[in-house]
Amino acid sequence: MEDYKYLFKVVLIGEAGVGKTCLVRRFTQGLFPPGQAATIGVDFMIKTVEIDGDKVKLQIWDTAGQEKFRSITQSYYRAAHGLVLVYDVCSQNTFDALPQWMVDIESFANQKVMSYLVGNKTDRGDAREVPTHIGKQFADRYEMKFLETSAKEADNVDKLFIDMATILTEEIRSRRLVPDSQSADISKDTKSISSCAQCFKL
Ligand SMILES: Nc1nc2c(ncn2[C@@H]2O[C@H](COP(=O)(O)OP(=O)(O)OP(=O)(O)O)[C@@H](O)[C@H]2O)c(=O)[nH]1
Repeated sequence: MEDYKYLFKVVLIGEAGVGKTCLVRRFTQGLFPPGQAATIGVDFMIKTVEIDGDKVKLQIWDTAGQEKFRSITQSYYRAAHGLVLVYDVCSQNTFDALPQWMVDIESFANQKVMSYLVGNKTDRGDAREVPTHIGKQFADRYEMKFLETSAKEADNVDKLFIDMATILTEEIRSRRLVPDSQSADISKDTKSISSCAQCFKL
């Protein structure tokens, strides 16, 4: 028997070069890879964390930002419990592309997906092009959680993924209290993406 109580699928999306792979590697491996190459298609990594005494396994899917992979990567949105939309705070272009990413999320992701907007590369202070309050405004408009990070300096990276795991775990736990037929399913320990997906009516 695998040693975890819940498993959540988290998918990172956003323009090429914003730092999606570096965020995932910082969180799962505790390093900032020198000369990180562009992702081809989709990659995934796993990390188990403890949330209020329960082991929670995060299966983190890192998608390629390049346009040519878009149709492959979009097919991963549907089963995501959490989506992390990343832009580079030092690149206005990556921020200006966000509305198109929101159209894709609305088209391909589950309506109930929990989503985070993340402005990465805060360590490059002098090169910043997108002020924090502008990022936050965008996130508020779309009812997303918001965080600025630095994969390089390990700033807010653990917080991002732990917050997601915490919110998703609370979501499942609170639905256990719902006295209907679905709560019976949810009260069983969730051991796989498919059973977890049922909890979210995917
Ligand atoms: N200064 C700084 N550079 C970063 C940070 N995160 C990533 N980078 C750099 O940004 C570049 C792109 O990083 P990746 O993680 O490959 O970006 P990506 O979003 O996964 O790119 P695709 O795979 O093409 O979609 C690399 O040169 C990284 O070293 C950060 O927090 N700070």
